[in-house]
Amino acid sequence: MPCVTWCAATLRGSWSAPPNAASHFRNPTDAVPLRASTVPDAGSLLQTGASLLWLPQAGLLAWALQGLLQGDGLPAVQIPAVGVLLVGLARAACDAWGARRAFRSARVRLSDLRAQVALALAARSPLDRARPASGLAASGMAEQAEAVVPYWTRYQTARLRVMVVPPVIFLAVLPLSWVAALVLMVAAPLIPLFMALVGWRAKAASDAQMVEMGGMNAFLLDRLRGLATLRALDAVDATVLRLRDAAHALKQRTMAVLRIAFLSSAVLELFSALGVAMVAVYIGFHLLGPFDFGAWGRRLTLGQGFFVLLLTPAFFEPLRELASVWHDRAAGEAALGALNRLAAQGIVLPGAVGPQQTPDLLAGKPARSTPAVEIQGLRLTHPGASHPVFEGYDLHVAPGEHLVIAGASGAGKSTLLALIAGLLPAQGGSILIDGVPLSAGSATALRTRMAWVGQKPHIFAGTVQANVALGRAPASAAAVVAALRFAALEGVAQAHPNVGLGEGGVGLSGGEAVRLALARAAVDPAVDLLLADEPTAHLDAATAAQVADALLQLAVGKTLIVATHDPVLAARVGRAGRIIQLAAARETPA
Ligand SMILES: Nc1ncnc2c1ncn2[C@@H]1O[C@H](COP(=O)(O)OP(=O)(O)OP(=O)(O)O)[C@@H](O)[C@H]1O
Repeated sequence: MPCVTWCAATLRGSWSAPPNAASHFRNPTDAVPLRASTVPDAGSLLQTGASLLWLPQAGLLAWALQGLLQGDGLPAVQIPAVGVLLVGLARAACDAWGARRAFRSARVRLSDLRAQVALALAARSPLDRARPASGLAASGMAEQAEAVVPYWTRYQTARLRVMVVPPVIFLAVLPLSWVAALVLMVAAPLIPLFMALVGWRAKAASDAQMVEMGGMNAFLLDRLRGLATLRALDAVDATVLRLRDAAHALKQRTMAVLRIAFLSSAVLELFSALGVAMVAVYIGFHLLGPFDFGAWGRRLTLGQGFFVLLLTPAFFEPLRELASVWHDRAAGEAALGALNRLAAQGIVLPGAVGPQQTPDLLAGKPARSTPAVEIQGLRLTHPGASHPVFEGYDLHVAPGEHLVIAGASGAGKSTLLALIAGLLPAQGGSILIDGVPLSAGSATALRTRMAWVGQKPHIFAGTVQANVALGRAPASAAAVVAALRFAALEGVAQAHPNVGLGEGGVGLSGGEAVRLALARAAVDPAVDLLLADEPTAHLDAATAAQVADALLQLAVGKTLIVATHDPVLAARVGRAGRIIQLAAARETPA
């Protein structure tokens, strides 16, 4: 079984359930879309308003030109000049303030999304094989997720501008010249059409790039974790070659995304340049005389023609801006998709979500007793498996009893321990710990009474002190020292409280890591149900004997359930306890 270690302790006390979280055991793998607001942000609205202020500025400039033409002299320029300056200042202020607001709100929304993804990931059972690899999850949440900030701040603002500014300019030009308005109307839809065609390819390329990046991160993390093994097997060169290939593939994907992004800009520049040129040619010839049509039977004044000319580039400006941020949309949507996939539900860790009973859920009881474990009619089939591991399985473990679960590999020993620890939801039957049914509501509280000692305890990057205490309140510095002494670790230089350990236990031997797991169990006086999954596997006889000593000493006055193939450990635990054989989902006397 993969190393499932102390998830209960790490989750305990740090979990606050979202109000809409489900409170029952659940198995499906449906995706729950992340909650992300699609309402235009106030910052985007402000920036769009700033763009519209170009209309009064253009009007004032045209007014000044017309005044000069009519010979009004300097007074004709003074008032418009002051107006242009004031409106320009207001425009710059709105733009800057809006950009700031949009950015801040995007960061808040991204933090909210990340929190949702982190909750969803933490709510999945450690036995869920479909859980995303940690490298993939870390890259999705940390690196790829950043792509949604430009998507919200730049792309969505640009999109809002495209929806508002060109129509307003069109309505301003139409009463002056239907020909100019017609040119704008014909040129404008061609741009989104070609952009959509290019964008469709861009999204596919961006998705592929994200997959490549996530895959490379997962590969890298996996190889870094297994560096010692790679060296031992002399496989470093082969790994370097594979990494080089992965990096090359990523480079090609990135270049494909960039190529498409540049193509979309080129398409847009072409159409907007053609649109501006056609309006300019029409206005020029209209003012000179040859084109005397297109102004609703009138002739445009120089001021009016100038006004139309000033507005035409502004008509295309939002579309050009949209093109320049088009790849932000592809990257942002791909990142949102990746976050949604990370937030997909899998096998739920009982008690990880939903309302929880407090650890003193046994308040109804006069005094807490050493727990009995009562299993009735247990049913479980792993997802995708053709045969059930348990089908109507019953087991009674008396309070304080020491039980060995033996049996062939694959019989379900580890699965049974995981079910008792509430790390996996049962599909039928009941598990009672000290008379309390194990359910989504009680799992967290019940786990406060349990300790899990696996064959490969997970060691976090951090000090020995932090690795033993795991954030639990009773684990004071003195208690940690006592627990390390109990686990016979005080003589190990690498196991002093302030020594830092590497991720995955770099710096500790396998036997020391198991003893550290025993120290974790010993440090918490609330623990009275010990679950040990092959604690002596892969250890030499002397270390296995040390681990067995510590385990038996720790189990005095507690209920102990050990799954093991080790005949020595089984005999020692069984001497004062009981040994059962687990086979084909049946309990048979040894
Ligand atoms: N997370 C999982 N997802 C799907 N199937 C699983 C999972 N864990 C175990 N299994 C399957 O369930 C069955 C029981 O596995 P389990 O690890 O409980 O056996 P075990 O008796 O502990 O074996 P061993 O002694 O080798 O550790 C096996 O057929 C295994 O392939």
